[in-house]
Amino acid sequence: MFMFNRCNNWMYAFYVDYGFLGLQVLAAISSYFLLKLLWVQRRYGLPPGPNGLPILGNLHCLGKNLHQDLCKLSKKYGPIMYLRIGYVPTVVVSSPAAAEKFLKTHDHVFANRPYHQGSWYLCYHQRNLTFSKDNLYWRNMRQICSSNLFSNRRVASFESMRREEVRLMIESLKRAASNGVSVDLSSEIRSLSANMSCLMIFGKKYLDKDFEDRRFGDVIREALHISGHPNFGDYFPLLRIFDIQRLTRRFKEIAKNYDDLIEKIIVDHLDHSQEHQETKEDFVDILMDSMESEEFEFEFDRRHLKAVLLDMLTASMDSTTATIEWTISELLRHPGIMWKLQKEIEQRVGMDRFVEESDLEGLTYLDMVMKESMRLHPASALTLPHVSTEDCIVDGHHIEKNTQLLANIWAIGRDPSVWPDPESFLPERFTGTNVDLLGNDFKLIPFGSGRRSCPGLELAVTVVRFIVAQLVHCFDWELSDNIEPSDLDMSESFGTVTSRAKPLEVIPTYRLHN
Ligand code: HEM
Repeated sequence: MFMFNRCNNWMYAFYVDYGFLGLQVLAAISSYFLLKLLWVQRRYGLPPGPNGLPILGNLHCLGKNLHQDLCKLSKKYGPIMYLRIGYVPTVVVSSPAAAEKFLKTHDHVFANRPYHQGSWYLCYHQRNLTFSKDNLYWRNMRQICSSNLFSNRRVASFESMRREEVRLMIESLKRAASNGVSVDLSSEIRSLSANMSCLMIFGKKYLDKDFEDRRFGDVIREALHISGHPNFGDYFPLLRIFDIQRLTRRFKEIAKNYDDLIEKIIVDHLDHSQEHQETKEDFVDILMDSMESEEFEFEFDRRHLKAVLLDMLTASMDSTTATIEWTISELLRHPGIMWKLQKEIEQRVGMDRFVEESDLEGLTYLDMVMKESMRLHPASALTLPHVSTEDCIVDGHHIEKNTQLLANIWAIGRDPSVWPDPESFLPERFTGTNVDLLGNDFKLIPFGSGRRSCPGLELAVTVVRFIVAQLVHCFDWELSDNIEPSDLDMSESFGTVTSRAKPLEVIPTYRLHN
């Protein structure tokens, strides 16, 4: 009451001094600030979403497993949801139909990437493919990578390297099997994947003496870890100068270390270029050839080369590791499915030799197992952030320029309106369907879809199918510590790659005749 009277008196005095127009202006200004204060900031036509707090926006609704929290919110606010993460207006899509509208119908508007502090420092001012803006450079570099690095011919050219590396892992597991000891399968798969990626990209193993002495493994591990770390600087631009998480300093240090190492690798390649052509070409050779040989209408120099090489490494290592780990975990939890898959491979390969990549063609049950595993456990639970280049209307909602878009791949794979019994692992659900992994059917998009979809899909699918087939064919598996299959902990650890929160500890038994 007291407030009301004071307020009325104050308004009366203002009316006497400035008249009715002044009162109207005052009312307009106060309403503006009041609306801002209450965060009823939502312009008419924006998608529904939770109200946010001043400054933080909706950060308080989000925990460490962002994909799960966004999925829960989407159950309340719908498959096209608007929220603000710090200062970043964000639209999250969580159903196949919604994803199709943004990643297909309006793909051209959402093909851009936002500023990303990690990529800014580590990847030569976002000169990588992953976080490059939608510009002439990105379009051409994608084309160069697709035709030179990820073509079927190129993927096949690394087959013997993959065979050799997988055999080394099988040998190591076989030794553990003969001693009857438990192994950390997560770590075995991680090393294998790191070695394969490094051999393909740089022509050296992850732990080569050369690399090890020069702390290459550490630099890559740190780059991977820190680039996936949630960074307030990406959501509160004003905080960047204070560097409260001390990330900027780390970014700069890692960038410097990476630059020293990659320069050495490039110089090595230049010194041995003749030798390399006679042996196997790696990604450094291929991209250097492209850089030197062609007259481009866009900038393509050493900074772009070094940024794209780091990109390839970070994009490939953890994503393939996580996918293999999740698949083996699901097979361990479902011994009947494991048995059925072993029988399919046995029928094709027998028990006297290892699986070859050429055997994979026609292993239809393996295909179904992989799809089902990537439906429930997409390595990228959310797409990387896209950003709109102009205002647009999607499904009747007004989306402003510079709005961030995240597609919740994890939620789409568990959407009960398109997947009956979505939480169960049932590879047979794919029998007789033509749902593939290519991003044509928005029910299943572990590699994204549209212009920003994963260019490494063919390579990734080849690698994960080959390794899963080999592990399943060569060994029977048992969980360590007498854990029952149904009790296996399947907790997730969200990041750029969403992997198992706990390593997979298992006891292998070798099952081939020789
Ligand atoms: C199972 C393994 C993999 C999965 C699940 C996966 C998934 C994805 C996803 C979801 C995206 C983001 C799509 C978007 O933002 O809309 C992406 C982007 C990308 N991936 Fe993969 N990926 C895998 C392996 C690889 C491999 C092996 C490479 C290369 C060696 C690679 C290179 C890239 C690159 C360069 C981009 C950025 C593309 C761009 O922005 O233009 N990925 N991937």
